[in-house]
Amino acid sequence: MSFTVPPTAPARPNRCQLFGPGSRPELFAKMASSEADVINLDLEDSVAPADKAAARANIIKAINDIDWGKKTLSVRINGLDTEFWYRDVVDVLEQAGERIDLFMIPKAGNAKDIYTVDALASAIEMAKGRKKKVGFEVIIETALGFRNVAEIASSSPRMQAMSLGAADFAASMGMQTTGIGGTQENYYMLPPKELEGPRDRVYGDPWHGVTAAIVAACRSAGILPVDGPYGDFSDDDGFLAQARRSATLGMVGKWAIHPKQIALANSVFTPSEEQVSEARAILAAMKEADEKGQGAAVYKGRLIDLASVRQAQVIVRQAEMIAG
Ligand SMILES: CC(C)(COP(=O)(O)OP(=O)(O)OC[C@H]1O[C@@H](n2cnc3c(N)ncnc32)[C@H](O)[C@@H]1OP(=O)(O)O)[C@@H](O)C(=O)NCCC(=O)NCCSC(=O)C[C@H](O)C(=O)O
Ligand SMILES: [Mg+2]
Repeated sequence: MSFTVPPTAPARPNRCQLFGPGSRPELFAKMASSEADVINLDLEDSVAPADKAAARANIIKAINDIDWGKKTLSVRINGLDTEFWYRDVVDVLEQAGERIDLFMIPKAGNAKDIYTVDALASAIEMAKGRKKKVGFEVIIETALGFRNVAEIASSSPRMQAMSLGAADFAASMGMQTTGIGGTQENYYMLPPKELEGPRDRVYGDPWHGVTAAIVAACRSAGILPVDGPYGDFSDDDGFLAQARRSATLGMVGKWAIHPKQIALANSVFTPSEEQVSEARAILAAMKEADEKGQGAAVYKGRLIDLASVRQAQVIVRQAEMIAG
């Protein structure tokens, strides 16, 4: 290990973040009674410019009136390049009660963006005597954000989570895609032409690079890495494949843009009974090895050692945290 020990991430479930436009208040109670761990009430791209003020008012009322239970409650503000964002922060922090947990800052480009929102939020909290400091989560969805992902992750003590926004990311990177996330038709490899047999396409993951960058930035800053939206909510298998790739790379959850995606996300980001019992068996085997003075052991025909203990602990800790 390095002498620099990264902080630990917030110990709260973040398997699914359910989004709903602030301009559709009829959805809010349904969102509150859903199985999502995090609720994102949106003021940004799902709300038309003419509806921003009404959406703000809807969200403030909903924060104050609805029983959100144990959910993490987040409001996505508008981008810092718009005329809307400051009023999102001012109105919500001046008029909504302490139930709000997070602001989601979209299109984060660098640490200065987060600092700016931090300064405004801090002033309002002081002026209003708010006891609870609002936390922040951000979306990496621009080329600039990708370049500065590490400084953004550790930009403020308010930071709790970071998501990949595949749609805006693709646009900002100039990618030839139109769908939101998932497999892309033209991102494939072929077997070498020298090999015999059919040259079936093997699809790659165009989100792999930025996903790994987000996970590394988050894990070293002690915040939660989250996969963003999968737009085709009629494609459960595509959602599951994308979510499983993100979970394999270290992300803790995924957005749902439709309620039918909640159970899918929860199923992927809750360690299965098989995964947990395998992890516990590895821990038991290593304990036995340790008692014999051995640093490594053989488990089901393969090597396990202290790194295997750390891997197994990740799964057991996740399962215990989710079980509460
Ligand atoms: C996608 C939707 C517009 C679909 O809405 P709708 O046509 O009403 O869906 P259904 O008729 O299939 O709804 C079935 C029932 O589910 C309820 N419902 C629908 N949506 C939600 C929701 N978000 N939360 C809770 N409940 C919901 C309906 O009321 C129906 O209920 P019932 O009649 O009782 O059976 C809509 O789902 C929607 O607006 N989704 C969220 C869109 C959003 O917030 N987008 C922003 C996030 S993605 C993004 O911003 C991209 C990102 O930044 C990037 O760059 O990648
Ligand atoms: Mg976006």
